[in-house]
Amino acid sequence: MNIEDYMKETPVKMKEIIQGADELFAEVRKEKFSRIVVTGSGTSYHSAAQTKKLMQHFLGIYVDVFYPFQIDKETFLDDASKTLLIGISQGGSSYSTYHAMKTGKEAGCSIASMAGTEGALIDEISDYILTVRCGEETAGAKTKGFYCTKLNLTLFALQLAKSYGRISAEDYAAEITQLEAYADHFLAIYEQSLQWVSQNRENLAAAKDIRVVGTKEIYGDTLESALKLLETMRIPVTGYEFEEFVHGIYNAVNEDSTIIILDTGEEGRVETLINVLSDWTDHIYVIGKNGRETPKDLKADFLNHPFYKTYEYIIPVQLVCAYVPQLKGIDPSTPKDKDFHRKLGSKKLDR
Ligand SMILES: N[C@@H]1[C@@H](O)[C@H](O)[C@@H](COP(=O)(O)O)O[C@@H]1O
Repeated sequence: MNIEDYMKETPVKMKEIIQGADELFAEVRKEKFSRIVVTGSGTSYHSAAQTKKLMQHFLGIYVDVFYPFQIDKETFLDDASKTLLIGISQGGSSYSTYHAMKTGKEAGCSIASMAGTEGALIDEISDYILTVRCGEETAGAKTKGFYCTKLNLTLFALQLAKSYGRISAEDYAAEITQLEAYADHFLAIYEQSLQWVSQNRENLAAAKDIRVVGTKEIYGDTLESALKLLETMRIPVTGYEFEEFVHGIYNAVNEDSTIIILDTGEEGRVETLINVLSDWTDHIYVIGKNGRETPKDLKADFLNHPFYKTYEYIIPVQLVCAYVPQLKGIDPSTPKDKDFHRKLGSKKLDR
């Protein structure tokens, strides 16, 4: 299956994951934690970075998100017995995540795993196995798993918040209704995005380097957009929060630069930024509700929920990854080197 096939499966998987939440989190929600630490690499890290604020909001406790390399004994200076460390690895076999989880265990944390498959390496050291039931995703560049992992973290937070008495059963049901609305709306944004991609395919395929600029509420999605574009287009791509982009990055913009702005409507200076950057490059694309009257901009019917907009703004970017690399002779669903993780010893592989 290709990237687009997995994307189309996403809303159905989201609904299934929502339905399974009561059972999946039955044990972990009985425990009272005072701190949550989440770790993972690549897309798994971005899922956590994107969901951190939501988790902290509903749980009312500190939620820290670290890359595995950032976790050591000093991450747990205080008594860690009420800390839950959640390790995320969609393939379930990243040694970096596994070792960070081990460090947490030795420091006295409770450990939970969120892998995309049952019986994963990271499940071996976990007190709570919170599998992300997104189903198989063999494409190297993951899309479905990104949405489903964010959803799993969201449901984890909502389930614990309900159990801690921070939200009522009605509040929980209201959040679920919103999440389901996003699953229902997914394919509509998908179709609008597809049209935008086909209008811009050739120009995007000619991009030499790309900067993705997003606002703070979708910073995880901004980083993920950059990673996904880089993995599939195989050119230099970086992602920045709007303010951070303004602080220096613009210096490197020239006639070869492609800029993709994710405009959620939260930042008032998007138009000014476009005007200023237009002096240096013609390749500016805006994804949002209020784009310009140009085929370069995608004006889609985004729902713009404060937390759940994370299920919509990245859809067009992932579709660029699904449909543009072919014009450069790249199959985006197949990694450049299928043997890379074996060579680097970074994942536990079956063979
Ligand atoms: N190219 C992939 C990334 O897309 C992925 O996000 C990361 C983590 O993988 P996992 O979530 O299975 O630990 O590993 C890779 O190398």
